[in-house]
Amino acid sequence: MTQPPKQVKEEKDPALDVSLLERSQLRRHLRQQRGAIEVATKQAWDEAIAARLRAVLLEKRPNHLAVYWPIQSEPALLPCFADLYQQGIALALPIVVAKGQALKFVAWTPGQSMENDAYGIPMPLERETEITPDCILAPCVGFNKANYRLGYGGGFYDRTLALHPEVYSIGIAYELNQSSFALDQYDIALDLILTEASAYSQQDHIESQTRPD
Ligand SMILES: Nc1nc2c(c(=O)[nH]1)N(C=O)[C@@H](CNc1ccc(C(=O)N[C@@H](CCC(=O)O)C(=O)O)cc1)CN2
Ligand SMILES: Nc1ncnc2c1ncn2[C@@H]1O[C@H](COP(=O)(O)OP(=O)(O)OP(=O)(O)O)[C@@H](O)[C@H]1O
Repeated sequence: MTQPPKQVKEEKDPALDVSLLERSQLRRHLRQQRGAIEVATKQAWDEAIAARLRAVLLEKRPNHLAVYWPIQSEPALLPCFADLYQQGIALALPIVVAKGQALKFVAWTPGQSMENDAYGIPMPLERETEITPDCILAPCVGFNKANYRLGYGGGFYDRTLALHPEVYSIGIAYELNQSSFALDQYDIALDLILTEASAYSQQDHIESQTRPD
């Protein structure tokens, strides 16, 4: 007897139901998908994210904005960061202190001399000035409809946000990184997630949950 085809909702590859994957498999899948974006498409998406981010931050005007140096086909926003710096927003980059610890942040001026950390991520050569950011950009491997984030699995951003609950957190992702996954007890929802197509606000989510209709 022939089986009817398995129904897989909103999934491009019918052999793979993302909602059933473990977090580690899901990370691999999402990283692969992100790595397969065509160069010209990625550039256009990065520009769209940059435009959204610029508008949000010039309105919000954080005192110290923690950015990131793009790795592994994360949205590449270095020109946007340089522009924000020109507009008077002080920047910082994350530093991995050790596995199992929160990130620390050091002041960063675009164009400053850099060296690679243990993961091969560029960090400022001069790391004397430690910063406590009031706004943190967190690149996402995945994110879900309630603004929870999936990263590379080190727990670095979750530990950092747990330590600084007052910080305004902005996830940066592509639409194709939206997914569903089981939450970990330490996962912290981000205040805002920006993609090339949308801005997802945690506040909207809370309000829509509490609205009577
Ligand atoms: N651009 C960027 N910078 C960042 C982060 C990030 O997510 N993106 N981080 C966010 O936390 C911290 C670095 N954390 C990272 C943790 C793991 C891997 C990584 O590629 N791990 C390998 C395994 C390496 C190993 O086990 O030794 C992998 O997953 O394949 C990269 C960055 C701080 N800086
Ligand atoms: N505040 C915390 N205290 C203790 N353990 C934590 C904390 N936050 C995360 N962890 C643990 O760290 C591990 C990795 O967490 P998780 O899977 O959320 O990483 P991630 O968000 O994908 O990674 P990253 O933020 O580094 O990109 C998990 O075992 C998680 O329980």
